[in-house]
Amino acid sequence: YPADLAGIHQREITARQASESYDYIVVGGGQSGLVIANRLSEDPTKTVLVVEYGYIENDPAQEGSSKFKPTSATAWKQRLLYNVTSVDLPGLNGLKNGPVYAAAVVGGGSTVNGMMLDRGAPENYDNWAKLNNPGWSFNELLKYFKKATQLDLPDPVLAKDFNITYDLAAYGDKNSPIHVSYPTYQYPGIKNQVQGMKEMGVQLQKEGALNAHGLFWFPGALSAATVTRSYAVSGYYRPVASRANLHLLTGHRVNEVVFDKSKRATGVTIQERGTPNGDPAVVRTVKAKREIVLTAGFLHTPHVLQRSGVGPAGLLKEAGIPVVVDLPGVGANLQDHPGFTHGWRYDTDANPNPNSMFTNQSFAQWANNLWAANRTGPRSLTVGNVGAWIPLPQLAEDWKEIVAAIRAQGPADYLPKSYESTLIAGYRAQRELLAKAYSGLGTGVLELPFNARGQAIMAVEHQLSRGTVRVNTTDKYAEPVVDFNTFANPVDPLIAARAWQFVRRWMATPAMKALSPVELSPGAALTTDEQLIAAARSAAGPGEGHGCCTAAMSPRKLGGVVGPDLRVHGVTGLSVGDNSVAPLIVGAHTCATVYAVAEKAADLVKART
Ligand SMILES: Cc1cc2nc3c(=O)[nH]c(=O)nc-3n(C[C@H](O)[C@H](O)[C@H](O)COP(=O)(O)OP(=O)(O)OC[C@H]3O[C@@H](n4cnc5c(N)ncnc54)[C@H](O)[C@@H]3O)c2cc1C
Repeated sequence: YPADLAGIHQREITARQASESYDYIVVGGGQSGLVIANRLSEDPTKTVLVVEYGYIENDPAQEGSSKFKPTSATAWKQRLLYNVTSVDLPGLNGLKNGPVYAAAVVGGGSTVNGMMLDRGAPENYDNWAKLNNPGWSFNELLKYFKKATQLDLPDPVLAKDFNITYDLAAYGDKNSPIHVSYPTYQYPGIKNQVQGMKEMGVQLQKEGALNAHGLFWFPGALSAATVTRSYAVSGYYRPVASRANLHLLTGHRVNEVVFDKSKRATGVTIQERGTPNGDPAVVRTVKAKREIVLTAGFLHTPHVLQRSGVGPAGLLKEAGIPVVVDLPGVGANLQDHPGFTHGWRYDTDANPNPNSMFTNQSFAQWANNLWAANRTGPRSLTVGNVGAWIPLPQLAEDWKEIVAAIRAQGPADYLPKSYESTLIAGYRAQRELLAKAYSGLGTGVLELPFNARGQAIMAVEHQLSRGTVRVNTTDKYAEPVVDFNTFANPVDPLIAARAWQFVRRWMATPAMKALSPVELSPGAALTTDEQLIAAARSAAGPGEGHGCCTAAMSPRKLGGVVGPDLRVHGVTGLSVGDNSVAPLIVGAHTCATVYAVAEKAADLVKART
């Protein structure tokens, strides 16, 4: 292994080396799992075991280290993901095998993701708190965002040239494990794009990490010093890999949480990948003295709970799993960001532009030389650093009618059939908050990041449709059955239609007209709502790897799975600390939020045990 990665294997153990019991067991060594394991093992008297299905990724390209550039790290390699697809999606024109992106590697999503490190708008988290979750408002979470991330300052000349503004009050100090930074280069066409947005009246924020609505710059999860991925492995695991009280068991799956008669979680059953499912000869139990924390991600945290007998009783009975707690919310409330593109060509593009890398040999050579010399220049760019999160009143002239339509819907009208009364009540409460958020300027309902390319990649940020993750009733060890249920609620594709119309208006601003934009897809001929909605149903994907909310933090009577202390309802000794606990998806790529949630989860666990 390359020398810089070798250290992380220090505390990696084999199953035979695993102790009989630990103070804490962390189920899933993904992004949140490594954060929580780091914090819980700060006390050398407490032992921590992390069980992770994936392996440590040794390929330096995943970090963008040595000669590799950041973009080589964001290829979403199938080898590092679970092989799962959604059931057919009628809302997406019957899309078959819609992709379900979930990481299967140490560091989880933070190891494979696109490294956009933006946060949701304050109102997103305030709405979490309003769903009976005291302590989870944005102002209360801010210290955890800061505890996780530090900002490496952008190059002052570039920052001045492009008006890249930031507020250090949004970030922590040098003790915060994750570095976020701006690349050393931006293409000039970005100035037209930003100016065009301003001409549309979109509010420019000084710092998106404190105000993620309107127009703002956002950093990537990269260390400025090394221009390599800054992620849960580099920030939270590698620096503490020598702790004797921390064990990482890779290539093993947690099958079930084991409960005693009082419904206290006492341990987990585990087995090595590739061994016969559930075979007593290969399954062993490891005990937890204090607490088990589930961090298996939005896909598998509910799956492990269901396999363990915590979930919708009807489903568990069908799967032949003895019911420990009837908790209908386990695996319900699935949300993601349906993404879609708007294709444009700029006939009088700024020069240079992203295509210059392919069309202009001397520019490409200059870029390659800069990268080879000191890791600067266009090769240091990732997916982009500026964008607009557009509130509905700016997106759509008929926003009042859209909000009225949301309020007029029966709460169960577009929910999956499996949702029972507590889930419907919970959705009703969520929908009220969403209708209010849709009416104001504090929440962007559309994500529109840009990077000087003609292609606009957008997403519906706060969808109204809800899906499910349910154990396969004929084989509980098979991957769970995922139904994104995307665009089941007709408001969601309408937002996509309004997005295309918005972008057309943006392209017609004086700043953008200078680039002579020509629409390629879905095509200028499509103009009516009917046409655009139909096109949206064909064009959108079910998610962007931002799956969440499947073990939602909410009271039981609102279909919740965990309380504001993140303990699973109805049992003891068991909590959840990953992206599943969000009751509502945030209007942002989810990595930054997961760091904050996991930091807070660790504090909560420590405080009670
Ligand atoms: C392809 C992709 C691209 C993304 N791009 C971005 C981006 O650019 N910006 C951004 O902000 N966010 C992005 N995200 C989202 C973000 O990375 C995730 O939301 C976040 O990492 C999720 O963290 P988590 O801890 O909840 O789950 P994960 O990090 O997924 O961790 C769960 C871990 O549990 C393990 N596990 C599961 N089941 C078991 C079991 N039974 N036993 C043992 N281990 C188990 C898994 O292998 C995994 O490692 C992306 C995600 C993906 C997948």
